[in-house]
Amino acid sequence: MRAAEQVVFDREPDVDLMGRAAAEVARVAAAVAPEGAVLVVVGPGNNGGDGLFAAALLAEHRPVFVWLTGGSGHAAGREAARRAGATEVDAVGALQSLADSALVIDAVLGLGSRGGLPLAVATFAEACAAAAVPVLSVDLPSGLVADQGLLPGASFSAAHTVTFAALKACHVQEPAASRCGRLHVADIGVDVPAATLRQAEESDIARWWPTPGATSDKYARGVVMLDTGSEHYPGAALLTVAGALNSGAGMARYTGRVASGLILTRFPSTVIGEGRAQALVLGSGWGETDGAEGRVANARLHALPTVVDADALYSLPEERLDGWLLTPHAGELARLLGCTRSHVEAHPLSCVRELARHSGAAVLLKGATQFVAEPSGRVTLAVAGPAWTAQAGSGDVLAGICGTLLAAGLPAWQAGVVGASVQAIAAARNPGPYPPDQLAARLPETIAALTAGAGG
Ligand SMILES: NC(=O)C1=CN([C@@H]2O[C@H](COP(=O)(O)OP(=O)(O)OC[C@H]3O[C@@H](n4cnc5c(N)ncnc54)[C@H](O)[C@@H]3O)[C@@H](O)[C@H]2O)[C@@H](O)CC1
Ligand SMILES: [K+]
Repeated sequence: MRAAEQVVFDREPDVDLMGRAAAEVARVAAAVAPEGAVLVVVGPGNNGGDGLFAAALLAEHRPVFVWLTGGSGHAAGREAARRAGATEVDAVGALQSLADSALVIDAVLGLGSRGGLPLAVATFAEACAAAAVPVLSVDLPSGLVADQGLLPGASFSAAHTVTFAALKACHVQEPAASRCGRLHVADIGVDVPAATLRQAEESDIARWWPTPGATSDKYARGVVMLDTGSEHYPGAALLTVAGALNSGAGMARYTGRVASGLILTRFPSTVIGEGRAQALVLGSGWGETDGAEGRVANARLHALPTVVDADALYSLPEERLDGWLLTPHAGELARLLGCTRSHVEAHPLSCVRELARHSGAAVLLKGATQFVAEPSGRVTLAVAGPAWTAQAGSGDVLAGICGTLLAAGLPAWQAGVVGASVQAIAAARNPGPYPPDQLAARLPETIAALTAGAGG
């Protein structure tokens, strides 16, 4: 963000980015709390400056109180707020006026935050939560650190967060993300580089879903060929086929080592054995079977977009895997990168980017927050869902869904985002502890409802 802002300042030295940021904050404040007093809590830096200029705009129309938590704040902002009629209060005054406030604007710390809050501010943040007064945070809930998902100490819990130009890691990575409330990404004329972070929304998934056209046949829909499951994990084969068929594969071919009778009893439309296909799924439920390398190399010969899951991830060919989708969870990603699981959990963005850049494949990192990185560095977050899907077998279903989407022609990153999102959406629409096969059975109705309004 700082580099992107510098580009704007170099091009246009007099640009008033703070004025634009403050105007966006004031606009959202007016939308979420149209009347009543506003209490603006101000820190020592430019985040406080945004808050003070927003206070000045709001004070034209309604009572505004300003608490300078460090005793001072952005000088020009302070002058503007004063002139517009805002009233300065101290820590005691801030706590007293809380009960009569319709909204608190948290402009204590932003990009410059080292994490945590000074004691008086931490106490105030708790009081906001106890009094159930909604908090609108400027850029990020103060106390968080912009490029981290961890909670370094006390922080505000926002109902709304207005951030600028692009999402930051703290907005999307748990547990920090849950402190941000509803996110508003304001355009203040700062262009962020392409290697950025985006959050997919339900409407994107509906739009990107490969709904069959009037003339589509099973080959146009996409044939997915699955080498999944093993003697030890026969269920994984069934779950991947369930994912593939319930998300609309034109045909599922099964080439793995699980008895065909078992597959056909559950999924009679499955075709057993190799044949024409548009995408492959490998690895789910292989366990530590011998011959993984050979099977992955064999898949490579098909020259098809491939989903690589679970144990197949450890037998990746050395060459660039353009068009492939790797689907590790944190533990698998850690093993692939030679680091610890806790390192991946603390730095998911850089880790998922590293594997994508290094392999040439798109990488879907599964977990509470699901990230899809492209080799370019761009990361797209899947739509979030309830934690009910954190269950053995969900990943197998997901691999099957992603195989169907690759076979339908979606690029690997998009197949990862759409697959992970549709599973989350299905779980959100069917709350409760559904086992993964039963949730897979709910995919058709979820997809039908999702795409109904999307114009086919
Ligand atoms: N750079 C720009 O051009 C723009 C910046 N904007 C705003 O400016 C913010 C960044 O401003 P700053 O760089 O001044 O940084 P901040 O306003 O986040 O705060 C920096 C100050 O807080 C202190 N601090 C950090 N962590 C602390 C802690 N835990 N406890 C107590 N004090 C702590 C630092 O020592 C420093 O004095 C952005 O978040 C955004 O709100 C916007 O106005 C848009 C344009
Ligand atoms: K803030």
